[in-house]
Amino acid sequence: MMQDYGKFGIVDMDDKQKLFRLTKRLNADGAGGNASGPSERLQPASRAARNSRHYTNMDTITAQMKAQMLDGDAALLDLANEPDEGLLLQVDSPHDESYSKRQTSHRQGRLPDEVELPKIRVVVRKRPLNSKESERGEDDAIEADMMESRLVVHEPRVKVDLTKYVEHHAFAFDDVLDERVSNDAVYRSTVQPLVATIFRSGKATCFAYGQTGSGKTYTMQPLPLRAASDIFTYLGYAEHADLSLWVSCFEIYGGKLFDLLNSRQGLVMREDGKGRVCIVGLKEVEVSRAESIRELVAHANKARSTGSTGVNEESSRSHSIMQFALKRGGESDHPVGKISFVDLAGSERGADTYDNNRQTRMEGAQINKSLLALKECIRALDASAQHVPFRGSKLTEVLRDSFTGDQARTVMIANVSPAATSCEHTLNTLRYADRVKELRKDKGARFSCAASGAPVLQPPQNGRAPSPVGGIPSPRQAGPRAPSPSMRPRQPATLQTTVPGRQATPQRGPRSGADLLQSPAGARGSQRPASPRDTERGRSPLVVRGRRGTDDAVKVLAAKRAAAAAAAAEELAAARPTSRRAASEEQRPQPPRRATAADDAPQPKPLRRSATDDYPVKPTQANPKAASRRTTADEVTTRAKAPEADWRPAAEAGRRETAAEPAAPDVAAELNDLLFTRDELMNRILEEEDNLIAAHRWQIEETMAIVRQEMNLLGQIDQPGSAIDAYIGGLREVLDRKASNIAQLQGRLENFQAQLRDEEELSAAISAKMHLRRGDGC
Ligand SMILES: Nc1ncnc2c1ncn2[C@@H]1O[C@H](COP(=O)(O)OP(=O)(O)OP(=O)(O)O)[C@@H](O)[C@H]1O
Repeated sequence: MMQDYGKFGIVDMDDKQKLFRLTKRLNADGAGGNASGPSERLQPASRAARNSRHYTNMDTITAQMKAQMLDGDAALLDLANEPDEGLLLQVDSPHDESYSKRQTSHRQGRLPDEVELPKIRVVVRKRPLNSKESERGEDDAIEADMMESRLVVHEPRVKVDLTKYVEHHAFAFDDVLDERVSNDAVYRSTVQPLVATIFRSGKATCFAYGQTGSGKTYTMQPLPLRAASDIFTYLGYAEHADLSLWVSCFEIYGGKLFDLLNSRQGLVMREDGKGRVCIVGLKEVEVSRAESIRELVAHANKARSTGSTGVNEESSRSHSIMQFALKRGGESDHPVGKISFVDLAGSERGADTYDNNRQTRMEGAQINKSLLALKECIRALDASAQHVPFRGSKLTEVLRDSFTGDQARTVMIANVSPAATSCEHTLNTLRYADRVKELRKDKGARFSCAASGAPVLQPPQNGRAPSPVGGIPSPRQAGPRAPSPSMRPRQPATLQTTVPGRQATPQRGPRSGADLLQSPAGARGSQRPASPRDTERGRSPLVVRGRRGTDDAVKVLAAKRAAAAAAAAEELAAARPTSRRAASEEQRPQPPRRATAADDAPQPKPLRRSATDDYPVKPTQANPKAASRRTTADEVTTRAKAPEADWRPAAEAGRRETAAEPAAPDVAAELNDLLFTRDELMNRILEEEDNLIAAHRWQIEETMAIVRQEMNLLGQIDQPGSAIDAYIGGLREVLDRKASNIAQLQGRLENFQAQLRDEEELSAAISAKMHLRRGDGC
């Protein structure tokens, strides 16, 4: 049997001599070496030794082999010293087949055969400990099993009585790449399978997610270069002679778009008449060789890292997006296919919502919002949902076509740092990645992780993951779903963690802010059985919600807001146009409205501040529907759907504290209420900020129209025999119009400022409560 082994060529599997030479060469190349030292190198062994090695070191060997295979090397090793009697150990690489198919199609000058790719793949990449971490003597807390695509995080914890212990968290993903895997191999495992799809009208997207310093940029930067090399190969085929490649690169920082190939110029996003997203003014560069891409990537990186303040850490607060568009005609043509490389902002940046600086808090809230919206959109894509909540953030809006249509394919690379001190962020990253594909788990096997850290597989129950403790199925487990096609047959698993001395608790994915506000002891002690209402609302039965004692600050702010709203309404009523102004309404440019198929102009939303539009209040027993006051569909999807069970990056990163003393339950509950209210308010502020800016833009256009109207009036009155009455009427109308516009913009501005002040007060109250909760008495 002949087998293609990448750079080692075609090997006759029966040619033992050649296989033996190949094995030696692999060892000589260091490909069979082990990071843990030369004694672990894969040396030809005696028959007796072979058997023991075979069994004791199988995991190491197979992981090494997988690393080799991903690097395009041979997929077999001979562990015997006598070739004729040698034990031939061969592991099929998921990439072998596609590799040889690609080679064949390339020789024939055509795209590889179409294969069905899953809509979403989640791959985890673990980086090595860096020199600083090693110098500090940090432990590597992550055990990555590449063969099984699983990983276990060993999290150091401290009990209330200060005893140390380790908690083990097991996860399974589509692929797990450990610290030995090269960038080339990452490309082969993630983006390469997607490249051909963009020649078939596909929209491919690759995200790098993770905390700052986890390796997102290290992973993401080489991917466009490698993809470009494959794209140019395909562009060389006769059938693609009419296609060309256009590159653009921009970043989203603080909810605004900046062109990274054009001196960080501000950009505006619009929808065209067909509901397609256009980024007005975005520079697109046609490229015809891979080297140009290298230059563009370097240019974009420079622009990103030396942004407006020149502070390098800005890069971790922005999402950068590089897009390759295949076009049939010129720049203005709609792309035939597109691939986007998205280097996301540091996931822990969401915790900046606790910063003292308002600007930083708003940036943190933007990041939080966009990462939540992204997760929801990917989940909707994976579930082939009718409604994709892409309006949840700028990020998801600009990537709209990545989430819609049959041809959308996404790969998310979750980057993790191995350092034990980064465990909390690592777990947040893995939970986020886990949630992205959670819906698939309905059919999965389940494995629990014993204290030793060794995962133990448990059989699936009737093809469904078992229920959480209490026997109440989580809403996501309630109904079986058809499994999406996967790149290789593997059952994703639902996980459970067991630690000695504690009841097993289901790893139900990311914890909510409410969970995190409980001290470990407090949270576990107060678990309650789920009520049917919990299940209805999509609330996890284990979530503990603090309902007692809504903080006074919330009530005071709500009352203040209602009063201010009434005053604002009165002001606006006073500034209401006269009937004459209303009569001429149709002749003027109308205030911008939300873009529709028929109208792609920007449009501020109407002022929300009204007596009936109070801050949303968390649902209570007395008022279970309180949260439904939130208005937009996207808000409901991204925030309110299951606020308790949802994962919130800020909540994870900022609220979890390793306080030795359990917090007083009232403080935790009150803090929870405050956080909820503040999160909702922050969402409105972000929305209102966009509306205010859009209203200001509209106001400028309106002012120009008024100036033109005034010039006409003056032109007419200068004519001999002109009627003074018409002039007076016209002038009055112009003045009314000006006054009304100014009053409207002022009202919006005041509303916005009032919201900012409210947020400031809430943040101060939250900060005080957090200190109280930590027991520092401040
Ligand atoms: N797999 C890896 N192998 C070797 N070094 C790595 C790896 N991943 C990351 N690094 C190194 O770790 C450091 C941080 O990586 P990187 O800048 O990519 O992080 P990041 O997640 O993009 O951070 P930020 O969010 O701040 O942009 C860099 O010095 C990088 O070279």
